[in-house]
Amino acid sequence: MTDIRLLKTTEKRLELLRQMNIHTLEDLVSQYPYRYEIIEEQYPTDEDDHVVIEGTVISPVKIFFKGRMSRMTFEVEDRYLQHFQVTIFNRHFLRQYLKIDTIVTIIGKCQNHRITASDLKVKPLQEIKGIYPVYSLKEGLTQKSFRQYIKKALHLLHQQIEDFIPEKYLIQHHLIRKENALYCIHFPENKKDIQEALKYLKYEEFLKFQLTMQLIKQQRIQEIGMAKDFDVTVFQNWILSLPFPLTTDQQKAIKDIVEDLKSPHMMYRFLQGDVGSGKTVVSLAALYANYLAGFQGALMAPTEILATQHYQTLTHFLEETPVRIELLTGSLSVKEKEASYQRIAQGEADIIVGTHALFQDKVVYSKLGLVITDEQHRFGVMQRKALKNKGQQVDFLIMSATPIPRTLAISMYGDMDVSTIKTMPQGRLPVITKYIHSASMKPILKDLKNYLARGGQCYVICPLVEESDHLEAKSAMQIADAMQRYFQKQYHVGLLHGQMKDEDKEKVMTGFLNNTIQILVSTTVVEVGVDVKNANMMVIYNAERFGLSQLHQLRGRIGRGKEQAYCYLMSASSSPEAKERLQYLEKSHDGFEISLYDLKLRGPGEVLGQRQSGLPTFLVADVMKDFPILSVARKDAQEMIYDYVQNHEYQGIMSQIQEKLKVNNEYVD
Ligand SMILES: Nc1ncnc2c1ncn2[C@@H]1O[C@H](COP(=O)(O)OP(=O)(O)OP(=O)(O)O)[C@@H](O)[C@H]1O
Repeated sequence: MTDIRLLKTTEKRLELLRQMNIHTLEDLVSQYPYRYEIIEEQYPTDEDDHVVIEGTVISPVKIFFKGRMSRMTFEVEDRYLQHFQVTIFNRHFLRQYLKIDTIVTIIGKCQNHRITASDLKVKPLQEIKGIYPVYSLKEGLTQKSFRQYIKKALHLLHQQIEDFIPEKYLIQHHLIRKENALYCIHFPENKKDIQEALKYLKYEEFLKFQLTMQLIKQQRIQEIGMAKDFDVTVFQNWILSLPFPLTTDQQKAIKDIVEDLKSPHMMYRFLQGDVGSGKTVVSLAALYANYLAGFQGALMAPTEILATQHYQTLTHFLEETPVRIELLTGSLSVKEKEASYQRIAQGEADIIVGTHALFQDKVVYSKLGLVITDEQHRFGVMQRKALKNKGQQVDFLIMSATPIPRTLAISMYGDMDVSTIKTMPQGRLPVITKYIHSASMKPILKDLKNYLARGGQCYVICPLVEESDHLEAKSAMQIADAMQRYFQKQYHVGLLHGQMKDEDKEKVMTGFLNNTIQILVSTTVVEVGVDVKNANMMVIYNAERFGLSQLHQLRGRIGRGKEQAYCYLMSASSSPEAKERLQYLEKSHDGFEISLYDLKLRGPGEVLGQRQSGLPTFLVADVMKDFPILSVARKDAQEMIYDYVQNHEYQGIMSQIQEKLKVNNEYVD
């Protein structure tokens, strides 16, 4: 690594570079432009009024001042003898250079031969023509000086930049060399240079990521876990005692998990399935098998409501077994908590269900063997790690209800095994979804009244207010008030929002579950996992504010039994895109398709909660758009891992990755 002081610039500038996390010349040349400014002759077209025109000044310059601001106008003639009136603001200091017959290049917007220039160069186009990289910089650094630093750095590093990508794959994929790729990304001569550079850099980025993931996976496979042995007959009898036959995918997922538990390797499995596809019962089976093998299991949920619900489900399904289930949440009294800690530490609790409370220092497990987290993107990497570290060689299962295509899942979560539940339990009817162009409930009141009269219950989801729980709660309160006034004493309205105390939330949820509350007005607190079979109508306010996967999740709260369910997506937005997205949900009921559509629209960070989940963010590559490159990199990484014992070149690469892993603990859970 080469120190940036070699740039021989001022300490102030070096400090600015350091603030951008640039400490070495290698860091500097890895700072890629986020866009390019292309200067080439351009005349206005029907679609675009952007122009780059060379012309000769043919009139005297006029300047108008308003305070310190100025407006300068003059006329030019281009090489086709057309005349243009040019206006530019705050460049009066250029006046002295703009004599008649001077050749200038004008960049700006043009309408009816009038150009409002954003830039003006007193040079022929030929001299400034080119592609200019634009970087995201700290204040105090200019694009021009930054480009010069990069040029100098590339010069100083000449012939020292090694190809990370092995020779074999450089040839196979027709990739240019790394040094060349860096030159091309920073100083392209044409668009092809940029393409070639990006091809190299994206592939390199994905290859590093895949190698890292697979190396972690390989290390884990080598790590000796606990081979869990249990009585399969007892387990199978329990499965047969369930009130419904399992779907093929549920059976397959349970089989995967049981095999993992029995193997001497640690389980690290990602279980994904559409909303309502029956993941909970699969996690329950895992916990039961783990119990039969003599270990404690922990099931961690993102909210208290959900933890309580899981606790109830577990208690219900394991009623006939001697399993002791413990609910550990933040709202327990100090005394209750102490008693709970004691039972956990002394092995008097077999399955512990809870929220973040599960991994506090005070909680000591007697023999933890399995950790299951629900909705992985709600938990930070550190939290998951803390829980896993509470036992030795703990098996790990992560459940997600934002399903993504298997191929994408495998490539993204390269270090995990993936089980996917696609089939829905028998007899499920798709939720009839209607987009209603309205800001109020009026158009659906009749449907709602009829439905309630038939004995049903309804969710009303309030507008999403980004980053303001307070406003969100306020709007929920107003809607709940209005609904209660409308229905008087006929039906009971419950209110649920994030600012309420946990015990109050629980009271409302229990009321809804027992049908003492018929209308539940709620913010997205109910988004994940809540299961009330008698509630089969949902109204969502300002539906355009939600992501599609999120709406699908919300809609997944209803239609969980055999009854026909209805979801109304209300939106007063006049944006055609909003309408298109909501209409898409009327047609599509497949969580996989919806997440794919959403991923394309909003990117993986938004949909999968990338930052929180600790997934890497890529510098140049895009998981969705560059998926074909990711697939190729994955295949190559597998091949490299397989071959590296005999291959010196690969050994060097692997030790680089291992080194980095040690330093950053990157991607590790
Ligand atoms: N094979 C099955 N046949 C019939 N009903 C089932 C089956 N599996 C699960 N169920 C029921 O379907 C409902 C939804 O299951 P569950 O809560 O496990 O779904 P989920 O995948 O966890 O959904 P979510 O992502 O919404 O939390 C539950 O009431 C559950 O009892």
